[in-house]
Amino acid sequence: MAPIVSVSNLVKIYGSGFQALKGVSLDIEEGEILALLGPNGAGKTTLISIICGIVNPSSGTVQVNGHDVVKDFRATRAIIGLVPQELTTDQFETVWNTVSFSRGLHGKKANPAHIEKVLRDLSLWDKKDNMLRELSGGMKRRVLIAKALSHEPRILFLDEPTAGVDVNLRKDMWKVVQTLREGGVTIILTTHYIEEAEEIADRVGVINGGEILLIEEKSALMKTLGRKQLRIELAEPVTVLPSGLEPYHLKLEDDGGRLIYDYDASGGRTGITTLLAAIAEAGLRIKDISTRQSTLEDIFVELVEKRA
Ligand SMILES: Nc1ncnc2c1ncn2[C@@H]1O[C@H](COP(=O)(O)OP(=O)(O)OP(=O)(O)O)[C@@H](O)[C@H]1O
Repeated sequence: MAPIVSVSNLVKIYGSGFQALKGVSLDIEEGEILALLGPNGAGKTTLISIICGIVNPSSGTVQVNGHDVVKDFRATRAIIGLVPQELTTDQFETVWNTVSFSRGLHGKKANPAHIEKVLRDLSLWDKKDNMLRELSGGMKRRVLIAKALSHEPRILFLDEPTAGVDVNLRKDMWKVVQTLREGGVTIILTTHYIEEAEEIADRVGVINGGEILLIEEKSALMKTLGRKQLRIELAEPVTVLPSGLEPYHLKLEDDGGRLIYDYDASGGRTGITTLLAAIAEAGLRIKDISTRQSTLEDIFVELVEKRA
């Protein structure tokens, strides 16, 4: 199946001469949830803005559903919903009008039943006649989402959707995302919250300094880069490791009170049994043992720091 979004060799140099994207290529499959992770200034918003046709690329191409985003702007924009970081619409307009108008802007016929459903799903129904300026920050974020969904997009971009929002909104948002996904909508979100990506994404892309460092199925990523750690607390601290423990490449922590052993949990042989025997042989007494699974956050930090 052809990808619904195909980005090829995208370069963006802003007027200031700053190169925000340095040749980004990526394909997005219909129906997937892709999380783009990256530190501030990585180029995430620039990438999304180009795909949505808001910013022009310096070179490279983007196809959405087989159409070029620059040449066929109307066709591509019609099937995209974008939830930007900030609200820029008229503060004196009502919620209902803002969301309905947004549908019209995308060339769709009025459909009050759909607008009502979107507002109800986002707990905005009782605010439909309020002006935007009367809403709290969280409610305004809900309006942004409602606007993006007003024209029933096939692809939804969420730019930092949960930055600074409360738990209720976050929950509502993920409920909406799950429902959309069940309806076949492709979802791309940028986030700083790695746990979020870990929870809901099918694929994770890491972007830094205008380059995609990695893009992979989340489960494969966790498997290939995910490591487990055995943490062994000793009854009495040691200053140097006994020579019998050298083959295990242990790290000493906590002033010699803790041994750290990194191992691959996906392999059949972890080496734990022989390590424990070697520790006993060396005459060390164990006080406690625990394991720790590396998280997507560890993987992310390692990747970004390696390139820094
Ligand atoms: N209009 C512009 N003119 C010049 N430089 C810009 C412009 N817009 C963005 N940049 C720069 O391009 C880089 C990438 O910005 P972008 O907003 O795409 O990053 P981001 O990954 O979305 O970051 P954040 O997580 O902070 O939103 C930044 O260094 C930013 O300062």
